[in-house]
Amino acid sequence: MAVPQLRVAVPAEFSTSLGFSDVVRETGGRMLNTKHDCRFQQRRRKKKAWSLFSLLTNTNYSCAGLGPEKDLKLSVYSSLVVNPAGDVSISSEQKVLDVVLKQAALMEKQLRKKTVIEVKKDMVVPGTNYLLNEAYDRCREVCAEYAKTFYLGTLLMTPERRRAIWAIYVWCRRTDELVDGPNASHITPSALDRWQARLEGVFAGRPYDMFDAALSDTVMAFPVDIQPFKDMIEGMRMDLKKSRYKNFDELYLYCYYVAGTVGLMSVPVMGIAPESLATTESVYNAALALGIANQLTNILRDVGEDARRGRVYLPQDELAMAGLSDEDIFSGKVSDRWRNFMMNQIKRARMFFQEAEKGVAELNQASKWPVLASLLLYRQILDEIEANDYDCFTKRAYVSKAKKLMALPLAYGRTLINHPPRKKTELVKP
Ligand SMILES: CC(C)=CCC/C(C)=C/CC/C(C)=C/CC/C(C)=C/[C@@H]1[C@@H](COP(=O)(O)OP(=O)(O)O)[C@]1(C)CC/C=C(\C)CC/C=C(\C)CCC=C(C)C
Repeated sequence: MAVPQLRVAVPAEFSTSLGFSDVVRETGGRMLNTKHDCRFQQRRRKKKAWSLFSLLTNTNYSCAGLGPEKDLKLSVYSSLVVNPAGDVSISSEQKVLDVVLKQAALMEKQLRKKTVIEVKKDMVVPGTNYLLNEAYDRCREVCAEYAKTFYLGTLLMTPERRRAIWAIYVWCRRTDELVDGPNASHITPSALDRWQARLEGVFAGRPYDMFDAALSDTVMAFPVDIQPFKDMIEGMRMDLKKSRYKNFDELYLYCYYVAGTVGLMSVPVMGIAPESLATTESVYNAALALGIANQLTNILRDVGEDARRGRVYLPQDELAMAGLSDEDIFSGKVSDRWRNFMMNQIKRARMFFQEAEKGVAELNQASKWPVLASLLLYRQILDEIEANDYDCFTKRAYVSKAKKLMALPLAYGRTLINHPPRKKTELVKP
C-alpha cells in the first residue's frame, strides 16, 4: 500500500491562534431564504438485512408534538421523500445512513489490515518528531482554551488517542470559526473550496501548518476517513446560503454536516472495545446520534442569538403546525404555544441522546468516560432551558461550573456501573 509522506515544512502559522487568514480572501456571502411549506408523504421503508433504530421514522415520536394523525403528515417515514409537487428524493436520513455504513466498513477494512498504527513511525520524516510533538501541543493548548471541560475529559484517554482527538478538535473548531468566527462575513464558497483543498493536502501527507501537521499524523495513525471532514465543510457551505429549514429532514442533514460528522471522525480514534459485540455500524450510528443531539440542543439554546443574526434553524413546518412563525421568534415572546413547541423539540433531542448513550458502552474503556461526561453535560442544557421556562430569547441556558465539574466523576461512576458492553441484539433492532 502506498503510504503518504508526512512533510512538516516551514510552518506558515506557528501560533495558538486559529489563524486561517489565508483562506479568507474574498468578501460577500449569499443568504437564501427558503420559506416553503413542504409536507412529506408516507412511503414504506425497504427492509434491509440490518436495520438501525430510526428516530426520524419512529412512529412513537414525531416532531411536531401534535396528535398522532397530524404527526403522520409531518414525519419522514421512509428512505424516500415526496414534496407537494410530487418530486421524489432520498431522505436525509437515508443519505446519512449511507455515509455511516461506508465509514463503518472502511474502519473495519483498515483495522483488518493492521498496518495502520505500526507503519506510523516510518511515515514521519526523520527529525520531524519534535515538530510533531510541538504541533500536538499547540492543539492541546487550543483545546484547553476553547473547551475546558471537554479537555479535562480527554486527559482520561490514552496519550495517542487524546492527542488525536485534540488535532481533530482543532480542525473542527477552525472550520466552524470560518462561518461563525470574527472573519465570518468575509467567507465565501470559494474560501471554503480552498479550505477543502487544504484538507485534501492534510490527508495526502502535505500539511499546510502545524495544526494540519498534527491532523495529518492522526489520520495516518488511525483509520479516519476524509468523508466526514468534507461533509463538515459542506455544512459550512449550507450555513452560508441557507437561513431557514423547511422541515426536520432538512435540519437533520444540516445537523449531520456540522455535528454528526464529529461523531464519525471520533469513533476510529476512540476505538470500539475489543469485547464489544455490537456491530461497527451501530456504534457509528450512536456517535452520529450524539452529534445530532448536541447540535439540536445547541440550536434550542441559541434561538434568540440566532434570530438576532436573522437565522431560524427551527423547522418551519413544525413552527407553523404549532401556530408560530418567524415573527414570534423575532418578537421573543414566551407564549404557551412556544412552550408546547419547545417541549416537543426538547423531547426529540433527548431521544437522540438516549440513542447515543447506548453506544457509549461499546467504546474502549478509556474513551467511555469523557464521551459520557460530555453527553451528560450537553444534555443538562435541555434541563436548564426548562428551568428558564423556555425563554431562549433573553436567557442563555448554561450548566454551572460546579455541575460541569461533577460530570466527570458522575460519568466515571456510571461507566463502571451502567455501561458494560452490550450484546449485539440490544443495539441493532431487527
Ligand atoms: C469526547 C468528545 C466529546 C470528543 C469529540 C471531540 C471533538 C472532535 C469535538 C469537535 C467539536 C467542534 C468544535 C465541532 C465544530 C462544529 C460545532 C461547533 C459543533 C457543535 C459543538 C458544540 O460546540 P460549541 O463550542 O459551539 O458549543 P458551546 O457553545 O461551547 O456549547 C456541537 C454542538 C457538536 C459537537 C459534536 C460532538 C462533540 C459529537 C460527539 C460525538 C462523539 C465524540 C462520538 C461518541 C461515540 C459514541 C459511540 C457515543
